[in-house]
Amino acid sequence: MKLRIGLLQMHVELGKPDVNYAHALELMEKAMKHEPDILVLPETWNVGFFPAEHLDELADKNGERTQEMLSTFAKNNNVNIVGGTVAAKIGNDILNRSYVFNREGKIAETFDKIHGFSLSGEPGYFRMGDHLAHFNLDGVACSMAVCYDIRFPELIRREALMGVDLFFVPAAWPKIRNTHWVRLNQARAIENQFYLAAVNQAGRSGGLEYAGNSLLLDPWGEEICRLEDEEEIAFGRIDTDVIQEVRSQINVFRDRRPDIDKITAE
Ligand SMILES: NC(=O)CCC(=O)C(=O)O
Repeated sequence: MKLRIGLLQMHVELGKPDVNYAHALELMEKAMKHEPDILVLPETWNVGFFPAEHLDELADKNGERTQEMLSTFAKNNNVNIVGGTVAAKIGNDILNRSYVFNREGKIAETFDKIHGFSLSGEPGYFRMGDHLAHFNLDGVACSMAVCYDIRFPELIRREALMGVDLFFVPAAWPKIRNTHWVRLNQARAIENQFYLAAVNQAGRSGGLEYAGNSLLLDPWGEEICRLEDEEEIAFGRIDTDVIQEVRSQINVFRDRRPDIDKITAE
């Protein structure tokens, strides 16, 4: 299967959902001129990462606004959307939540960021997720993690073991740790031998400079495309036959030792 992926590296205004919903729509419309099969947005694109004091009032109630916008766009434009994440208020909790829609505008996955970024106080404001992501877009097995989650290879490996060909990483990753951002994404792609589409915020938001550097990596960890640090859209093509070629050369999924958990130092 060959698919064209659009990485929407967006500048997000902290605490201004009306501006951000309109802007995301504008970028999605612009991207459609390039006939993508999948569009990918960054982390917390509705409110920024994150307006702590006003989060409760700004978070999308039941994720309704986000779902309505993404579902309608997906259906009207016949495109899959990995909707980055939004701050969504579900009951009394705020979640850092991703909604994924297929070409029919039907929900393909709902995934909540698993690891709270304690340096920014995230666990004090968000309820973190407790299930893995596994979904299918145009017949391709997909999974995802959100930003800080990529520092936890044990999470990504568990998802990869479900059988994943294409992995998504929406993020709001600051420029100051850009080296970590690029290398961690490369490592996750190399060790799990899947395509990886990582989409970051760009520009200055709430006093922080975001790294951009959104990337599409192949199962060798090579760059298919990579953006710089400004708001921009990039497109890259994946071909799932390449995954089988890579895994037939170095087959880590066959050669791994699941019994490693039981081996001790004694
Ligand atoms: N939004 C985030 O999770 C930020 C993560 C980050 O900056 C880091 O892991 O470093």
